[in-house]
Amino acid sequence: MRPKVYISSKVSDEVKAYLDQYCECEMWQNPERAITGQELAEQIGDAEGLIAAGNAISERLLSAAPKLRAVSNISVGYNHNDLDAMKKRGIIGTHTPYVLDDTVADLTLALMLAAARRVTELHNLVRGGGWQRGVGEQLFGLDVHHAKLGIIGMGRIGEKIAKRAKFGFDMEVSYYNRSRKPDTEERLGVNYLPLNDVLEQSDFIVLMTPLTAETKHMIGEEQFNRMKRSAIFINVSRGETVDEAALIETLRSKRIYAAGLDVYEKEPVSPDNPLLQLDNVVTLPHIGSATKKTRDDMAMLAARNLVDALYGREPQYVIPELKN
Ligand SMILES: NC(=O)C1=CN([C@@H]2O[C@H](COP(=O)(O)OP(=O)(O)OC[C@H]3O[C@@H](n4cnc5c(N)ncnc54)[C@H](O)[C@@H]3O)[C@@H](O)[C@H]2O)C=CC1
Ligand SMILES: O=C(O)C(=O)CO
Repeated sequence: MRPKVYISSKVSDEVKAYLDQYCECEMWQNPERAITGQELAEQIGDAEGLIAAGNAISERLLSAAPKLRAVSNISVGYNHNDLDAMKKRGIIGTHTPYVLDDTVADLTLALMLAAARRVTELHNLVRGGGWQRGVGEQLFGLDVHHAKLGIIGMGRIGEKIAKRAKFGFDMEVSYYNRSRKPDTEERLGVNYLPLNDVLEQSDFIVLMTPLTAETKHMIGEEQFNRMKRSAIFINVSRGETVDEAALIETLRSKRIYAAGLDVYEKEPVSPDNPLLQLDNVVTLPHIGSATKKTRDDMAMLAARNLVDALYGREPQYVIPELKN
């Protein structure tokens, strides 16, 4: 009998057709909104496999899915997976690295450019008729080209950002990482610096680590106070890597120049979040990997990972902490 699979968000016809060859599939059908944790727990039933689109894989969900053998995340990040609970039940967990790197790096550059050149602020000014009053020096921005970029977390995506910055914008790129990367330093001409030096010396600081116990609130008041007053802070990693209250205060008091954000401590961001009231912030709704092609590629990779797991083959991208 073919294994039952639950797909928690709508995937392309091609991905669905691939899964249908090997599995009995049921898919969340409402394209208007994401499935809630409660709904997923109610619907997962006796599925042996789950294609998960950012859903919390919690003890509660797993206890509602007694037959579950494999969880395949359509994401590279897996901080929303309770790895201990998965290990305890012997559940195979997979993710989707590499296929999204260029897309996420492009978006990071978009945030750097938008924050430095005040793109959304000026867009709103034009739309609001403010151009009639002229565009004075107080609305001029900062240069991206030839500036100093510091990347915290020089992994797959960090490298792609470094490459764009170095070769596209003539930036001087430094990085801080858990371990040094001599190959990357040589290949891309980037310099390793201790974290405090990255914070103190960079014009742009990009945070690109995964969310772990170690990186939670890695950037807070102390770290913001080390940054230049002209610094631009970009977060495309996970919201909880930053102490958001400290970030709000830093931006409110203009302790740094601006921020560009794709991720937040609580998503979706509430309309009351003070970040949405500040001119020196560019906000995006966690869309780092969200082009049609990249999301389709991620879903296809997740589908292949799941089928391999359910048919007893080693999936290409098992979550490192769950590898035997
Ligand atoms: N906004 C979005 O849509 C997206 C966000 N992401 C986030 O970006 C993260 C990074 O993705 P990849 O580059 O593929 O991961 P990766 O694992 O290739 O790179 C992460 C780097 O951070 C370093 N790192 C880990 N802990 C650290 C610490 N405590 N201090 C310093 N460095 C540390 C690692 O050594 C590694 O070099 C994902 O885990 C995810 O949370 C990824 C894709 C899209
Ligand atoms: O892949 C991830 O980790 C994301 O955040 C969305 O692409």
